[in-house]
Amino acid sequence: MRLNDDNDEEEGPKTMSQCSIGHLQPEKSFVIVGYALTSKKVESFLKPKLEGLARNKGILFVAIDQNRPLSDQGPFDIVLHKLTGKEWRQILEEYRRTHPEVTVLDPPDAIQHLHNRQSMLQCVADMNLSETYGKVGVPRQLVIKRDSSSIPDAVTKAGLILPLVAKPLVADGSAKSHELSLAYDEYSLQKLEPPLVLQEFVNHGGVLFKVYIVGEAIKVVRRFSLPDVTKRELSKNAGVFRFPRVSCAAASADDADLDPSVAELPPRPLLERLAKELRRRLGLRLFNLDIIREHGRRDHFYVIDINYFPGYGKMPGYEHIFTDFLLSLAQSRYKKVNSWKP
Ligand SMILES: Nc1ncnc2c1ncn2[C@@H]1O[C@H](COP(=O)(O)OP(=O)(O)OP(=O)(O)O)[C@@H](O)[C@H]1O
Ligand SMILES: O=P(O)(O)O[C@H]1[C@H](OP(=O)(O)O)[C@@H](OP(=O)(O)O)[C@@H](O)[C@@H](O)[C@@H]1OP(=O)(O)O
Ligand SMILES: [Mg+2]
Ligand SMILES: [Mg+2]
Repeated sequence: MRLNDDNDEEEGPKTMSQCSIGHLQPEKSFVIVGYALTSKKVESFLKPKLEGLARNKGILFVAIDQNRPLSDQGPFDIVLHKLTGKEWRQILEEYRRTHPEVTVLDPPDAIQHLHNRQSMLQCVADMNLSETYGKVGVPRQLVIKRDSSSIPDAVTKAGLILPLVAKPLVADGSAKSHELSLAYDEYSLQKLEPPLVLQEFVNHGGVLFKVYIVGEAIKVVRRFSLPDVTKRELSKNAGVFRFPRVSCAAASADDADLDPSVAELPPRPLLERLAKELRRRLGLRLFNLDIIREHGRRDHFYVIDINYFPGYGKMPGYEHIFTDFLLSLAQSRYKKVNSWKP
């Protein structure tokens, strides 16, 4: 491993087929990052600019071959991954046990915590973050495990206020896990398919904040979101409206001409507190939060979604932030190893 030489120049990256690990002797001079990602993710994240910048900073990305034992590959300093399935989780857990010198981003069981929309937001609810800069909570929600006919009753008992957003309980990255609906009346709730989470819809002026976290770094962007639902609309409409993947289809709202009270970003100190707490409680370093501000209440925020290893490719300047993060990991690992030496 070679430490950061701060050479930021971007040049065309070499792919692994152009430069074999053996030829470069990377275990001596490079931070080797093994990655196990879907082809979609490789395309959106591992762009030439990132690979080029990384290479100039002494970082080499190497694809993990899922058909070969992980221990036979590398050696890696860091393993980056976002794949699903129990088998893969077990492989990673075993690898973490047998290779404590490798930083696996992030631990599979911590990621698993985000694959359920109830446990996902539990940390935020437990934190009950309320301070000078504002209050952060989660919308009131109810989990329905089975029996759709019981939903109207359960909603009344829980005192949830319509409209409600219905989200599949499982958030495992599958297309189905992103199929959401907006329910305007209690009766129609029976049409929904459990297991799901019913969450109060919070009017927020049609704009949400995506808060990207990469280790200690935080970056916020604005995205268009679902528009507010007025009382009049609520009284006029009935039924369940399915909506496709709004958050990914939604355009950036960073350059839009928005009402300043809607556009104003959440206060930095609040986000720093929140990110720090969540990093600790979730045990994760790579994630993002979808945050909304209750319309008309400047300092009332709600976290509505947390995603592991999100679309960093859409985060401005992610190449620099990510490579700096990888170097900081390698450096702290290097210091630790050397402090053990007599
Ligand atoms: N409680 C809520 N109040 C208001 N709008 C909401 C609420 N929950 C979700 N939304 C809207 O629905 C969108 C999708 O919800 P959510 O982010 O939970 O789904 P997701 O499929 O996990 O999204 P992602 O693609 O970010 O993983 C949000 O981006 C937001 O526009
Ligand atoms: O790649 P994309 O840009 O679409 O990233 C999206 C990412 O998809 P990918 O991990 O398959 O790439 C999603 O992951 P899954 O929930 O489906 O696991 C989720 O994290 C979204 O929130 C990301 O969008 P963002 O929040 O950053 O806008
Ligand atoms: Mg979301
Ligand atoms: Mg999500």
